[in-house]
Amino acid sequence: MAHREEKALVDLRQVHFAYGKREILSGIDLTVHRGQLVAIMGGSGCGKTTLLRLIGGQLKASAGSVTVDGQDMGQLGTEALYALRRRMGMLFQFGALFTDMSVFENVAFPLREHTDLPESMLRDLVLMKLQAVGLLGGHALMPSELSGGMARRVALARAIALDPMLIMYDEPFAGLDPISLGVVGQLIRRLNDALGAASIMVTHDVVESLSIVDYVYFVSDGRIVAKGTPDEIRESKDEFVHQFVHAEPDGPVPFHMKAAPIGELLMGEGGQ
Ligand SMILES: Nc1ncnc2c1ncn2[C@@H]1O[C@H](COP(=O)(O)OP(=O)(O)OP(=O)(O)O)[C@@H](O)[C@H]1O
Repeated sequence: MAHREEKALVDLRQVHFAYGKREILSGIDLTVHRGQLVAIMGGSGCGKTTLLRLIGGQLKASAGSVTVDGQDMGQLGTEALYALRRRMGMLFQFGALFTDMSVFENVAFPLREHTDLPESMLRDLVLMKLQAVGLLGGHALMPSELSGGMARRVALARAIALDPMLIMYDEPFAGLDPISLGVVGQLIRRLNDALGAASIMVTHDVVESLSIVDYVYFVSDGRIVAKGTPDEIRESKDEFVHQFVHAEPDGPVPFHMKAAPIGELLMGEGGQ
């Protein structure tokens, strides 16, 4: 593929990160090219959101490098960092809307914050974004009047308001019914392609993701334990991947949290 020859838009090399003394990421290598939609999957608490925050520049790696559009996130001054972050769209977990603002104002918010566009141009841009997510007709509604799926689509429109080069989604499917989930998945793909952007999506939804993404990274114990195209992932014999793809409750990701054998604990409690 031609884009493999290009410089990556996002490039993580041997990234380490710790909250205090607790190491969360222990040498992550991850690459995203322009045009790609990439999923990051892994067990709960394995550091997926932390990875997005490192790429977004909200956190700094303790070792290794995070490069976005050729710029080393660890070396940027505050202004350069803000300038770069303006070119990233983010949809955080549950993508909460401002409840006291209309749909229109929610999407207009980043444009009002970051640009001095005249009102007429701002209006056109907001309406175009709402059209892109199929909610032009809902521009005057308040968030409380929206279904969960519609609210997520408004959050998508808001995330792309500034035409980002990179869009990051943290569990974009959480809490959605199967139909809305499919709609949001297709939108994520279409918006990425229409903007000529790259997108990174943290998700637990293997089935939906494999139908829309170009590449998947699996994270466990702070490392990338598997990666591949959807076809490679579906055919993978890797135990970890198998557990995820087939939604098996136990496997390399254990059902039980580490503990002493229950016999010992019960005996202790019983005081025998
Ligand atoms: N600000 C923080 N301070 C200390 N520890 C944190 C902080 N934020 C997250 N953690 C811990 O770091 C680990 C990784 O968190 P992170 O949110 O990146 O995981 P995740 O893979 O996105 O999880 P989930 O899928 O459950 O959302 C977790 O164990 C979490 O408890």
